[in-house]
Amino acid sequence: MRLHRNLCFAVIDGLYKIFNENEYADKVVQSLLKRDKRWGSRDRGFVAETVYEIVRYKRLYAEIANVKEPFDRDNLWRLFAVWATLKGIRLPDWKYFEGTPTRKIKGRFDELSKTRKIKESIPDWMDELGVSELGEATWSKEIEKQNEQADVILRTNTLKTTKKDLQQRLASEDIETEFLPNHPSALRLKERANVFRTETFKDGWFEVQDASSQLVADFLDVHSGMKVVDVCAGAGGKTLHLASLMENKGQLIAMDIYESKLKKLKVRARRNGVHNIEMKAIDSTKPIKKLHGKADRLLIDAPCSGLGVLRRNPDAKWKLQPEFIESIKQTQKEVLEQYSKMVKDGGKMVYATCSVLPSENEKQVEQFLNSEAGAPFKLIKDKKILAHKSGFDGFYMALLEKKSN
Ligand SMILES: C[S@@+](CC[C@H](N)C(=O)[O-])C[C@H]1O[C@@H](n2cnc3c(N)ncnc32)[C@H](O)[C@@H]1O
Repeated sequence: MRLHRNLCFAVIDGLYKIFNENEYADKVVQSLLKRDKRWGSRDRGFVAETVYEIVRYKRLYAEIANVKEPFDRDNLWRLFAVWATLKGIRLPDWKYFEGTPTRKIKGRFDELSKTRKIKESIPDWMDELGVSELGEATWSKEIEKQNEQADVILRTNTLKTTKKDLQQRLASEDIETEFLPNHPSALRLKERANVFRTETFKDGWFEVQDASSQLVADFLDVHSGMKVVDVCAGAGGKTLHLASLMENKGQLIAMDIYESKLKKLKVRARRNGVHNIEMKAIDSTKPIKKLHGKADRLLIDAPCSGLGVLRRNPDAKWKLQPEFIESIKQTQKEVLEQYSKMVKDGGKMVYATCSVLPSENEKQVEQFLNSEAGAPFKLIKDKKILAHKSGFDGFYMALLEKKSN
């Protein structure tokens, strides 16, 4: 592979913003990709993937390059040189690479790779937490998998098309896909591509949604005509799925504490041809109390550490703090206790997270069932998805039923 100067500069600029200005990697990459209209898909792929890879392996590369934060631009070029050397890419004779000790880099890599937290590039506290929650063997495999690039998975919008027709139409736009066993609406891209540019996307035939995430709406067992509340709806990935499972019939109430997120859902719902969603921002306890005892189904897609989706958000490794995880667990406890009151007798609810930590998942459910608010509920089933076992995002979902009086 030959390195192109303007693409490498884009990578360095992106890393500077992510590491030194605390910007989110996905936002930085999005804006980098708009920098030069002449870039083809390969150039764009190089910029995006290289930025993500260096963010992913920041700790390992920094130790090999012997540089410390905050990184100046020379430091970032040294990280880049480590990345390129380990990839077997020949370094051009640019001044940034002068004196790069190629052999030493490989030796340091072999040495440092013996220590998991450095090899997998995670903070000490995260490694300790992972081991204490999942045990050495499982954590080692999980965190290794979480460093791989995630596949692009689509969810067919069954309100508009079928999986087969979607596959054919995408093929006509040069995007080849395959079906995934046990994921009824999912298609996996055979090669990465910017699917958002396709006419198929603009017509609302699919959404991009990981295969594990697609199991959550199915888990809730919704039917046409029901009253369903999605109380942590965000921009509505799962709300849209629920709407298509309900065939646009019944009442679907999407709630979140951020109105800005619900506004995004509005745009997506229009594109998806969904018209049974009502959006309500949670600005007090009132909108929740009004729904006490009314919902046939409730989805609590709870805010969480996101430790199951590090493949998609590698910068979360550096942005997450242990104090945040502790406080989010308290929020999970509160949302379970408060929002579960919306479920009617005989109704069902799903509690889900994109975390692999038992303390955010099954332990949270156990604690809820032992609380006063949880007493009327029983656990029907739960599912723990680890990335290294499934090949998809780490997720947890529990289906609970409120006993009839
Ligand atoms: C995991 S995300 C939801 C993702 C979304 N369901 C989807 O499928 O795209 C969790 C959401 O919970 C929201 N949230 C955080 N605290 C909340 C609270 N106390 N009540 C309701 N929503 C909350 C966040 O704004 C965020 O959108």
